[in-house]
Amino acid sequence: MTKIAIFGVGLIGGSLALCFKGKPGITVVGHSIRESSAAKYLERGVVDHATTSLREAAEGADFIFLCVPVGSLASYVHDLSQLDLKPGCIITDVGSTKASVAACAREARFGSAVFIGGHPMAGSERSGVEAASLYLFENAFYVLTPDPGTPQRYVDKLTELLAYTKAHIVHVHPEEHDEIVGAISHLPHIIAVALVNLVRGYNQGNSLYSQLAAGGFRDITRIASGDPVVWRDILVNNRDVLLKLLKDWQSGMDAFVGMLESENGEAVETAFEQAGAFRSQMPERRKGMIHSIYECYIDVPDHPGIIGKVATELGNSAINLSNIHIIESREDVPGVLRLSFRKQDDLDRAIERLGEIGYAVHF
Ligand SMILES: NC(=O)c1ccc[n+]([C@@H]2O[C@H](COP(=O)([O-])OP(=O)(O)OC[C@H]3O[C@@H](n4cnc5c(N)ncnc54)[C@H](O)[C@@H]3O)[C@@H](O)[C@H]2O)c1
Ligand SMILES: O=C(O)C(=O)C[C@]1(C(=O)O)C=C[C@@H](O)C=C1
Repeated sequence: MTKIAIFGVGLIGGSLALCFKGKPGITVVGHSIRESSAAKYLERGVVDHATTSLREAAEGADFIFLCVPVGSLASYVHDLSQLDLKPGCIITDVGSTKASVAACAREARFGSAVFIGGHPMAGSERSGVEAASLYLFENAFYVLTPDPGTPQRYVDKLTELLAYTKAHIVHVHPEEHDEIVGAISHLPHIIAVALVNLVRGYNQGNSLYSQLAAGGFRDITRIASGDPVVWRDILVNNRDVLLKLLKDWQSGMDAFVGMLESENGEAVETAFEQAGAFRSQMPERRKGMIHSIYECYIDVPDHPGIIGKVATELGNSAINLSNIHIIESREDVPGVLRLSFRKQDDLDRAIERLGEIGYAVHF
């Protein structure tokens, strides 16, 4: 039996547990510091066993996944180094920053166990085991940050196990990881929170702000609902990178101030053109549970029952729809429905079928 111990069975730990549980020869043990959480892991069927004992979870494990907030990783690395781990055990983490945990693991003595840092580039603004999903990592990138001295066979063994997540494994140096992920994940979270709090302030004087907030505001601020402790730990941990990025961000904002002060419409237009061109050539490979799965959009007349009609049509063709969302619905314009699917094949067949029956499909 391959024993996988998961410390912190929340959104990420729970999603990993779901990927591994029930696979041939695998048993998954979940660890929580709280009795009630351990009981919940079992109740929800996410793990085979659950315990509050670090020793019980770790001993005899072939793989240990640390899925707790970044600020708690160092103490787990230390505590694990005090145990008699199974020879050849692979310890990995899923923390959103990689340099500090790599440094800390380099200092620790794990006997013949090894540490390989990891970070799945998938997630959501939701948290806890309730938000875990078997599909979370499918098609996403999963970063590994092995030390140059780590024997390849361990990296291969972890990579082989992670195949159950259906993610694409990439190797990145820990410091490089923190710089890049600072820009494409941590900074956007700061911007989203600052923007929501700005509007929250305005809204105290006039509740029309929140009432009128539509798709644009929601799209750019979804991530502001992330778990406060998880994000506190990430931002504090990646402080140096973020301070530099925030300076660059401020320069970008100053540039917009300059464009507007000088009424330089041409510069504004260029900024949108450049951003749009860059964004459209980015690989659309993101995966999530509700968002950015495999999506297409269809123009629909704004009349009652249209959602049911489209859903029935897809159902009749055995096409699995995972989400349906009205983006615009006013009397004088056609509405747009966003249709999400979990598989490329479902999306392809939906595009074909909806096109056949006369819908304008965009993807
Ligand atoms: N949320 C995301 O989108 C995302 C994506 C990739 C990686 N990560 C990383 O994954 C890790 C877990 O994040 P999550 O989103 O699954 O959070 P979560 O809140 O859903 O899960 C965290 C788990 O850790 C436990 N926990 C919290 N504080 C703890 C402590 N002090 N000691 C022991 N256990 C504790 C919680 O009970 C929970 O089981 C973090 O390191 C985060 O940086 C998050
Ligand atoms: O999709 C989201 O909601 C996320 O916040 C996921 C996200 C990201 O910023 O892209 C968040 C943290 C991670 O460590 C990796 C992915």
